[in-house]
Amino acid sequence: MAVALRVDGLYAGYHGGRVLHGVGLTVEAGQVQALVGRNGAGKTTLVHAIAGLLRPYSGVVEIGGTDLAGRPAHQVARAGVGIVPQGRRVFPSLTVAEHLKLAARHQEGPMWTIKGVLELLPRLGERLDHRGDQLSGGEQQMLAIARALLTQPRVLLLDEPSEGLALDLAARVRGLVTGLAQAGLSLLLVEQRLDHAIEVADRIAVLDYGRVIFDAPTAQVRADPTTVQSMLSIDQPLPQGS
Ligand SMILES: Nc1ncnc2c1ncn2[C@@H]1O[C@H](COP(=O)(O)OP(=O)(O)OP(=O)(O)O)[C@@H](O)[C@H]1O
Repeated sequence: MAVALRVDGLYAGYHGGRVLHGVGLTVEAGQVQALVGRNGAGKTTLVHAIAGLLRPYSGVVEIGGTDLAGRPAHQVARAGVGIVPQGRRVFPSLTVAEHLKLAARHQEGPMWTIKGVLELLPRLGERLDHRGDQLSGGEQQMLAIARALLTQPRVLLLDEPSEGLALDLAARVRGLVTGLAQAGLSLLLVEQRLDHAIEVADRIAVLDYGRVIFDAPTAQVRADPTTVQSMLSIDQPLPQGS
């Protein structure tokens, strides 16, 4: 199977201190790779280091065979990496329409058009004139996803997209993730809840103290969720049916 994103031996952190200690991770084309881990394990740091928002100390971040480690964020984005950041980062004073136009402005021959993302996320179409600060959490999340799609990614990094959402909205986000993978997008999904990761991911990796300590097909985790649960060492809801 083709590899969309390959991270290898990645070291990164802040002010010379290390948070990531030689992380290796692969996202296969058209697959959902989930990343779970305790608070502070380094998940957001990894997402930022991949996206070029944080310059890694060393290691490989390969997209479609090209090593982009250390390149600035706009170059990584142009190479096909989209990011839905933790906390959504929607501009409070810009309308939905303005967000979408801004995201779409640099792309040529797009896979995703504004019309296309509005068909996927019709709720946004009803909110085009609403400002960021007038949107619900779920609508902001949809906008963050729409904005990322308009950068024409081949790999989409989603950092806890369900955080703070009601259960039904979180379920809708998971449905969206599954649909995007089926449409051929490759996704790295940082997810708080193991049961939700099991529902949507093809593989699940665990990051702990900046190291990948587990990485296996979801079927294996579904058959024995307690192994991963113990790595997270907090009470996680069991997936339904297990
Ligand atoms: N800008 C920063 N400057 C210095 N240290 C940081 C910065 N951002 C994160 N850290 C530290 O890096 C470590 C990893 O944080 P990170 O946000 O990557 O973890 P996380 O796994 O995403 O956690 P969470 O699940 O809480 O979002 C933590 O110790 C955190 O305090």
